Amino acid sequence: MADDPDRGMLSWDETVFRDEHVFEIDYVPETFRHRENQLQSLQYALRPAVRGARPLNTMVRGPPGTGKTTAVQKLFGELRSQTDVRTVRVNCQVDSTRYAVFSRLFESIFEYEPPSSGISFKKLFGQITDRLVEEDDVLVVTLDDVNYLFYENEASDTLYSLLRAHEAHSGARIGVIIISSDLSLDIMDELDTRVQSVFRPEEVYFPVYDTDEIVDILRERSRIGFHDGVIGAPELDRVAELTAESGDLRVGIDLLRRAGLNAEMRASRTVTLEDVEHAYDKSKYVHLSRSLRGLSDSERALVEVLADHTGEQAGEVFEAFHANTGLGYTRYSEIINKLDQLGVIEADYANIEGRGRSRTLTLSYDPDAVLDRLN
Ligand SMILES: Nc1ncnc2c1ncn2[C@@H]1O[C@H](COP(=O)(O)OP(=O)(O)OP(=O)(O)O)[C@@H](O)[C@H]1O
Repeated sequence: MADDPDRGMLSWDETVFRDEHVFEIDYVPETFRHRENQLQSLQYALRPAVRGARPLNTMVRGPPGTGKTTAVQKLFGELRSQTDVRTVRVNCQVDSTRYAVFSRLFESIFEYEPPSSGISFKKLFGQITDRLVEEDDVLVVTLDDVNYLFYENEASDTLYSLLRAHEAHSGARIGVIIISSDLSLDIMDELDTRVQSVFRPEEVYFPVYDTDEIVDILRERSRIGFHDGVIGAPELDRVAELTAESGDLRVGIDLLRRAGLNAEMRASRTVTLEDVEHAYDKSKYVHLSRSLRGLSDSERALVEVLADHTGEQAGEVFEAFHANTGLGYTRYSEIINKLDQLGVIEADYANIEGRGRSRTLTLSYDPDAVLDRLN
């Protein structure tokens, strides 16, 4: 069917996409290449669970968008379909306290939510471990984006409870995989000594993909997501090049989708370099969008204030923040630290004449782009 230049749009049943869903965030790819070593290490750690023993605890680290979550999801999928091992993945960006993490485990094991009227943590914990013992089940828990538990000061308590489950309830077998993409966070160092003494995880590192690997992965994604001939080699190379700038594969996947939508907007069935460049104006912010999504109201309020006060000193920013929210300096400092760790802002010490050293707070992104995504 030819493009219809008069209409300026593809008709409803014409599309560049064979399956648009493969460009969405929650899609688990069929083919998962270039992570053989990491998969092997994870498999080694999980293997005892298949034999009914406690698996080795594992710490997975690497920059954003390097396949950490996908690797674990793939192995968990295999365990679920081929063995009796119970697996639960908790997204700590959403469930960022010990209680919330255990509520999620409860929900997964009992297939209904724990009573919302609030039962004590001890009771919640006891019910989970009792059930595991009763059913003779091994449980593997993935704490994905575990860095959020650290930002909320909940990491040590959460891990301690999970790691000591077999002592609190004899016969309970739980293994833990933690995943962090915050490379500036020294996980072992930040844990309480009581946790350090029982937590000796296997370590698995996910480096960024190089450009060839990115091309290879995105070519496969395009093959199943687009109709034949929609995207050519030069366009794909450009997508890979732009993706390699951050190393986050999500940028590339988002770019493919948006470039496809741009082609459709032009009533064309092929993606051009312009479609890609134009898409990048939005796709380069996927990481920002993701960071902002997990923020609480007061954290968002501070980001909003900073959009107007970027580059100013911490004291001045506080005045505006306090005027908007009524919150005090302690909470303010905590939020600054979290936003700094997330890479949303940069907090730098500078020498200010006559006032000694003071912190200046700068948004890491264009303020308009931040406001757009915040609203
Ligand atoms: N080797 C690969 N093959 C195919 N797709 C991949 C591969 N690695 C990553 N992806 C895709 O890239 C996206 C990001 O991957 P994933 O969520 O696993 O990264 P991550 O390292 O867990 O990121 P974060 O630390 O930010 O949570 C996903 O959509 C995933 O499908």
